Amino acid sequence: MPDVITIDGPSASGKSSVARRVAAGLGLPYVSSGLIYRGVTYQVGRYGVDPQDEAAILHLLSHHPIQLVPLPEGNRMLAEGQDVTAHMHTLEIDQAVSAVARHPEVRAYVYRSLRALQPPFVVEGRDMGSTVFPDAALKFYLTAAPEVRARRRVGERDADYATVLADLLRRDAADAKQIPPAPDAIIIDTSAMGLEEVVNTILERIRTRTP
Ligand SMILES: Nc1ncnc2c1ncn2[C@@H]1O[C@H](COP(=O)(O)OP(=O)(O)O)[C@@H](O)[C@H]1O
Ligand SMILES: Nc1ccn([C@@H]2O[C@H](COP(=O)(O)OP(=O)(O)O)[C@@H](O)[C@H]2O)c(=O)n1
Repeated sequence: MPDVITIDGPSASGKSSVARRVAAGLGLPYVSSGLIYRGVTYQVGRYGVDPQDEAAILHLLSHHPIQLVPLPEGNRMLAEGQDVTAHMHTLEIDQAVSAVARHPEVRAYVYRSLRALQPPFVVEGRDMGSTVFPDAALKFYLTAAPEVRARRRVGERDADYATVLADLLRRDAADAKQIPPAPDAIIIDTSAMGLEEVVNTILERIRTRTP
């Protein structure tokens, strides 16, 4: 069993849902890197820090820490010990997170958090296979047409389809630097695949891989 399995892809490509199920199928924890960026963004908004001010964001985190808690049923985000997971997946955080996540020192903070976790685990995000865990034995990259992804996401946000599609396209562009797949990633277009089909495809690839 590989130490780290990475599942990357753009917004609403299915990373979290697939990673959670793949990890459960393998009896491993699953880790959401995006939730850490969302947690940072939540604290930035809560304390009124300028999202353009990288030093101020790092100073904030040193005094008002966040912590990702990977659990089989889903990751929890703690801010100063309080569970704030319920506040992570909102249009407001969607609209602010890319500006926070683009700072090199914020990314380094997240990378340190992820690399401190004890393998084995399944980890999902944008650049897990390309940057954070380049030596991961198995890397997957999920894609889907923007319209398909927006249709999936619209049920999860208090916004209409047009708003969700526009924000998804904006975020794809804003995340462009970290979005490209690792050269050795197995790319899966999930546009015409059901969730269970994607999960089974990945589990099959893992189970039949040459040691
Ligand atoms: N292949 C799929 N077919 C149908 N729905 C899917 C598929 N993959 C994910 N979903 C659903 O789309 C929504 C967004 O998926 P999610 O895993 O949150 O994406 P991401 O983590 O990439 O943003 C969720 O409601 C999820 O259940
Ligand atoms: N590995 C990652 C994961 C997320 N992110 C940033 O964090 C944001 C939220 O990531 P997410 O995975 O929670 O978002 P969704 O793909 O679920 O919509 C992304 O839009 C990126 O700006 C990143 O830069 N690198």
